[in-house]
Amino acid sequence: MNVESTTRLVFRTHGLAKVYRTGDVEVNALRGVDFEARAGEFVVLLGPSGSGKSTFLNIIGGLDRPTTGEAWFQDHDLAHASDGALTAYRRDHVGFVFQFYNLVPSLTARENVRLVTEIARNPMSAEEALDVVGLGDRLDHFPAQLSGGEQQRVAIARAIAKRPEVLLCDEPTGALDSRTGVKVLDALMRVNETFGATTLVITHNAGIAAIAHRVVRFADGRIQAVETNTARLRPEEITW
Ligand SMILES: Nc1ncnc2c1ncn2[C@@H]1O[C@H](COP(=O)(O)OP(=O)(O)OP(=O)(O)O)[C@@H](O)[C@H]1O
Repeated sequence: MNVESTTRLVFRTHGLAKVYRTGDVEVNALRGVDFEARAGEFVVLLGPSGSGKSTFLNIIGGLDRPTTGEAWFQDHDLAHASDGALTAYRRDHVGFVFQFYNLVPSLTARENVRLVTEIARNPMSAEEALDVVGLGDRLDHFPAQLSGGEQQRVAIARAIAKRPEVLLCDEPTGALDSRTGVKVLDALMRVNETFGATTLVITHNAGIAAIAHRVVRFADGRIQAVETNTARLRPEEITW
């Protein structure tokens, strides 16, 4: 997909700063982040440990608030929203994928996804969501009967089943070997291409940057560089 600069803005942050205070200690996790993402973009966020990537993702995902600065999802002001408004924002618009899958062990893949489809406003079926991530033949397996990569793909199916406009992924392949990780990245790319969900992926693996439309490098609480990939690679073509 070619994401034109005329495409609608989904995220916009300006001067985003976050200070964590623990006792007398202050940590400047973000020091003024200006960022934009457009509908359908696939963005990879790179940067050393502690550079602020997760803090940034948590703020634009409505899990945390900035200390100062602006954070917008479309016309939702995330920096000043009430707790209730942030909860509604997350429920209605955001799919999250984390390093650890957080599946319910006593439920099958299908039932884990149904936890979301039963409360969402316009969900796809659990079967469709699992099919998109290549698990149409594992519907009735329990998490313990699935590999790590398959469990992560169930987590992705659960995240996309409500048709979120944005998919925010924090180290989705962090616990996986590269062969398994490729399948997870394939699933994320397929979701991005099929549903047009704006997708942000935090990773420590610089090789993964090659599958993105755009690569954003964090350093010391700031965006240090932004690069656009003119030619993107498929996950099968990268190494890490
Ligand atoms: N809840 C918190 N309380 C205090 N300090 C925090 C908290 N969350 C993050 N920090 C600090 O803020 C800084 C940025 O952390 P953040 O998790 O955003 O970095 P990161 O780039 O995602 O790192 P990693 O790649 O290791 O996950 C770090 O110095 C971290 O210790």
